[in-house]
Amino acid sequence: MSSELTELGVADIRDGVADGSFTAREVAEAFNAQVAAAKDLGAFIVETPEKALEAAAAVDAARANGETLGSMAGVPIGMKDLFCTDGVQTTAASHILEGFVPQYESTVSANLWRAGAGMLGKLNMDQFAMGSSNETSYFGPVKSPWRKAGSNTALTPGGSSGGSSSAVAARLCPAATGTDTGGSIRQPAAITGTTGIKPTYGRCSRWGVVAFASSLDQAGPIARSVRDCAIMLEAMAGFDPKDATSLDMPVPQWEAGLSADLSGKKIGIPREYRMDGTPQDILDSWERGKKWLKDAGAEIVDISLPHTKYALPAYYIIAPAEASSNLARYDGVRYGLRDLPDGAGLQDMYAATREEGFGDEVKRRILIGTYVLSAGFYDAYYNQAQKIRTLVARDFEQAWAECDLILAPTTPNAAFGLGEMQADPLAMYLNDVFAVPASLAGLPAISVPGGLNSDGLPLGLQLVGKPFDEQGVLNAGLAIEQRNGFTARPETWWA
Ligand SMILES: NC(=O)C[C@H](N)C(=O)O
Repeated sequence: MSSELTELGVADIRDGVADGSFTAREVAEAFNAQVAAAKDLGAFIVETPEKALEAAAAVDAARANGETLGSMAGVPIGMKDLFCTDGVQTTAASHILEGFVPQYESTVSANLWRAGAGMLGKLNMDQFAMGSSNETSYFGPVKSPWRKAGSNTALTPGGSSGGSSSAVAARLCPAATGTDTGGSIRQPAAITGTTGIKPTYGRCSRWGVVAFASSLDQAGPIARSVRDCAIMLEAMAGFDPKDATSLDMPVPQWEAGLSADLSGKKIGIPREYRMDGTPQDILDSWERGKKWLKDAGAEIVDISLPHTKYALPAYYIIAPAEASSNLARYDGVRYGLRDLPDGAGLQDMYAATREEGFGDEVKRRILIGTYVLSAGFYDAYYNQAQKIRTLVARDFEQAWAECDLILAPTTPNAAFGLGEMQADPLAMYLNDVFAVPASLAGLPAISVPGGLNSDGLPLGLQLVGKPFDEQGVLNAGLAIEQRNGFTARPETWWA
């Protein structure tokens, strides 16, 4: 029974616990065992089996008392290590926050515990969410459970939510939290054959989430189905007065609103996303996506998003600029690491702590961000990038006159080997070329499996929606999921 339980998704577990097919404790035990046996993947920084059992015991007791159960009752999840968790180390996969134990809970994680979810552990990620391969983590890279057919080479699970995507794809948890600043939920979901949604900016509170680029950071779920994402996002989202950019709007009932009938919907295909050098496999999967959406009743229309090619360069000015400001708080005084050389003054302590505490990619972004915000260069870089951001957002606004949703590949490539792109940061940044425009515009976007490439590796299809139209995005994702019938899974080699 226990190994069968780890095959179940969020909805299955919630329903099975509610109708007494199994107990929340049995589920937690089964997933705890999977996590403990999968150290080779490097998906978890900290395991918290006792937390999962504690939450399960509360759910089983509530059921025994005839109480109404929450929407995630009995579902054990993985928590990206960017979310502050009361009493449990939170590091953002950095050395500088090693040993930092928050005395408070992020709003999103608190919402999930209130809905009855339990925590299996804190998931590995790219350091401060900077990266697309999970190689910038201070705690070592995460491996994807997937491998190319006939090869033993370790592949990336994507990033920055790579612990989340790897753990969900490997059945170490039915679902996990992620965060997406410029693709960090969608890109890892795409290349691990999982489903991930970034909601409209402001849907999920950023309170208690370690900040990277505050005008872009959004939380969302990674799971193995659209329905599971709908359930979990519903639990995570909601107005929070503690986050000044939180949306003061009711959270729709996304699960109840699921429908794969797309009659009357127009799906835009942006011509600027046909970039030179995009592999044929990716283009083929995009074609399949169009066909599935058409079969579901939608009309396919060509659209133009003319400023697409400026989005990635603008992101790599805006995100580092915000990061350089946000990460100024790590000074050795208030959090985590402190490096105080003998006889050193305050400035020496700042320098030594930051030199030792931040990884190379984080330093690169702090340097870029500081440069583009400096007096002589602010107008030339930061201001220009902000103007481009407005133009990218306007492209989408104009597109909504012609379509309801936009379909594109999630990534320009499938999973690559660990180490393969590390020496070339620009090549690494290109992983998010299709994901970043929706981030700059604050739009909801989902990645759903789009089939396998010729190496047997998963590819993702992305749907971008109008502001607040998570329902439209989920429904189109469901239409693809139903027609795709994606059942491929990695062979277990790690346990
Ligand atoms: N954080 C993200 O959304 C991922 C993006 N690859 C970045 O490094 O900024």
